[in-house]
Amino acid sequence: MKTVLTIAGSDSCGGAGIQADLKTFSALGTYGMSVITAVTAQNTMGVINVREMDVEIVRDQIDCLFDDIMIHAVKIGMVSSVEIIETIGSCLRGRTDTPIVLDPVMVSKSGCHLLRPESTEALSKVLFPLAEVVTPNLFEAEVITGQKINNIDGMEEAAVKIHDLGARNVVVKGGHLAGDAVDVLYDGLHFDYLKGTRFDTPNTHGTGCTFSSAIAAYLAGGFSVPEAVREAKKYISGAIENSFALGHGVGPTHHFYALYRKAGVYNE
Ligand SMILES: Nc1ncnc2c1ncn2[C@@H]1O[C@H](COP(=O)(O)OP(=O)(O)OP(=O)(O)O)[C@@H](O)[C@H]1O
Ligand SMILES: Cc1ncc(CO)c(N)n1
Repeated sequence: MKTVLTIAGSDSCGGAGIQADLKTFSALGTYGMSVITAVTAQNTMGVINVREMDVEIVRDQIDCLFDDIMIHAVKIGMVSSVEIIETIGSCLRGRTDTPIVLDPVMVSKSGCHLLRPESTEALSKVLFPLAEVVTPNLFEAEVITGQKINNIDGMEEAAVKIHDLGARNVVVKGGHLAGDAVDVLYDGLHFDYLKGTRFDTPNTHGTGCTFSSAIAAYLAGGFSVPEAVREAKKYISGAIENSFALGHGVGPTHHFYALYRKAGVYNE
C-alpha cells in the first residue's frame, strides 16, 4: 500500500484542505494520513474563523508518523505562520527520499488569509527548496514573483522565477485565466502545457488542494513528475466536471464519481 501524508488546514465543510486531500488520496487508491496545521470554521460561503495549532503538536504529528510509517509522498497546503513553516521545514529537511508537493496556499476563494501575509518570504525560503513540485495559482505566483500575470508568457516567466527560488518543478495553474484551463509545468529546462477544458461551474471549492494531492498520490505510486502532473490534471478535470451544488456558495468537486459509477452507487 502506498502512503501519502497531507500537512494542511482543516476545512469544516469538507471541500478543501485536509478533507479534500484525504478524499483524493482514497479515490486514487493510496492510504492517506494527516498533520493538521490549523482548524478553519468554513462553509461554502467563506471562512468564519481560523485557529492555528501550536508548533509542538505540529512537530509531534509529523515526527510520530515518520518514526513509525514508510511515507511515499507528502503534500503541504495551508501553513499559516512563520513558526509553523519553520517547524515543518525542520521536520522534513533531510527526509530526501520522500517527494514533497507544496501548494502555496495564501488566500481562500472567499478572500480570507490562510497564510499570514508576513509569512510569504518564509514559505518560499524554507519550503520551496524542499519541494519536488510547487503548484501556485495565478495570484500566488504574482505575490511570490511581484509581477502581474495576464497570459501564458507571464505564467512561464513566473515559473522560471519560482524555480530559481529552489523548487525543482513548478506548475503555475491557469484556473483563474479566461479560456481553456491551461497550466504550465517547468522543470528548469523545459515547459510543458497541461491543457484542460474549462467547465462552466461555480462549484470549484478546493480545486487547488485536490490537484496538488493528486500529484502527491501519483508520485507515491512511482510516477515521474510529468506523468504525475498529467494524471492529476485528468483527475481534477473529472472532479470539476462532476462537481455539485452544496450549501449556498461555492460547492465542492466530486472525488468518487468514477468509482461510484463503476460500483453502481446511485444515492448521490
Ligand atoms: N472551471 C474550471 N474548469 C476546468 N479546470 C479548472 C477550472 N478551474 C480550475 N481548473 C483547474 O483546476 C486546477 C486547480 O487550479 P486553480 O487555479 O483553481 O487552483 P487554486 O486557485 O489554487 O484552488 P483553491 O480554491 O483550492 O485555492 C488547475 O489544473 C486548473 O487549471
Ligand atoms: C483549510 C483550507 N485550505 C486550503 C483552502 C483553499 O483555498 C481552503 N479554502 N481551506
